[in-house]
Amino acid sequence: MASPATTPPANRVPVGIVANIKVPATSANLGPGFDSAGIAVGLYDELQIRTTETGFSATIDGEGQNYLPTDARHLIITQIRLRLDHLGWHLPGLELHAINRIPHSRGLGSSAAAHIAAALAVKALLPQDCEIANDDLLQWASEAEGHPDNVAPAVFGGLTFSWNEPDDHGNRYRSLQLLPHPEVTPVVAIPSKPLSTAAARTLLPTSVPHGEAVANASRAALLAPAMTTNPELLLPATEDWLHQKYRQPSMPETLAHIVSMREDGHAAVVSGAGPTLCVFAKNRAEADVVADKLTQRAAKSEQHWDVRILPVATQGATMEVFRP
Ligand SMILES: Nc1ncnc2c1ncn2[C@@H]1O[C@H](COP(=O)(O)OP(=O)(O)O)[C@@H](O)[C@H]1O
Ligand SMILES: N[C@@H](CCOP(=O)(O)O)C(=O)O
Repeated sequence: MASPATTPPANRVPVGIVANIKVPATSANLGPGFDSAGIAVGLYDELQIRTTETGFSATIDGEGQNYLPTDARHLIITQIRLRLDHLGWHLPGLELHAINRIPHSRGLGSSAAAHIAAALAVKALLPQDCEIANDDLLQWASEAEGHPDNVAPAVFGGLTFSWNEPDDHGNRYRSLQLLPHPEVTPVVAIPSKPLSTAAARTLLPTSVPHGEAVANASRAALLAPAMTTNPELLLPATEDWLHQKYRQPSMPETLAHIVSMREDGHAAVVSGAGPTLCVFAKNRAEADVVADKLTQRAAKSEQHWDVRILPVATQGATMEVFRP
């Protein structure tokens, strides 16, 4: 990190910039769309940042308030400083206030939301003529995450399919945004016991049998039509062969609920890397039935499950900036 003494004044972020940022939770994979498909849901982290003369501090309400660092080691502060440094800008100080509603390490994209909050903060702190686009936010946050499937829906809103294309500078992340069918309603069941995404990724095999890859490809191809125009295809469209069964030992209860819900005809999947499960109901009536069934199953569990019907968030992350 460049020191103030060696940084040209023109590249110092001014004191007194304030920005308010709001980022939705996301459910990634949607069954067979591993590391590609994702959807934004109506549950939000909110953040206010203010640039100061000196020092880095965070105050936190909600998720993580008892264990996240409140100094320069806070993930969002770290990411803001790294990106600004990379771009040749010095940030003398920052106060951050976070209202965290997205549960951590449950498979609802909290770390992607934090990386997008950092990327949006960088946009707020740079001069307006830098013209940071949503594609830059997608790129920065996906580089930090290592995969774009949570990042894209949190940036663009709705349903997204993402991929990466190698170019001269490394990997370029791309994404296509689609609007889900208005009746499709996600129902999530969030267990109290967390599972970090990094740990869940260690359970994945380095290769899968060709026949299973073929089966997965045919279902992944169904995801876009099922989610947008033909919700009656949701059950076959959400069958996966790439990740869920490999992660079963780390979340046996989640997989047991999924098997039972799918036997009943509901499109249940692991949300992201789990252990939350998500059912994509064809309409609100099915969502109510699913929520009742999940609540009944949860009552027999040794851990608490938070069952929620969450609307699709058709708009992605937002930011308002006040410059001195
Ligand atoms: N708003 C936040 N502020 C700071 N750190 C966060 C925030 N959200 C997530 N994190 C960090 O990311 C971790 C969760 O990331 P991860 O295991 O990938 O799970 P998730 O599925 O929730 O993204 C948290 O334990 C915390 O270290
Ligand atoms: N494709 C990733 C998605 C991780 O999502 P998260 O919400 O659990 O961070 C994976 O399955 O590892």
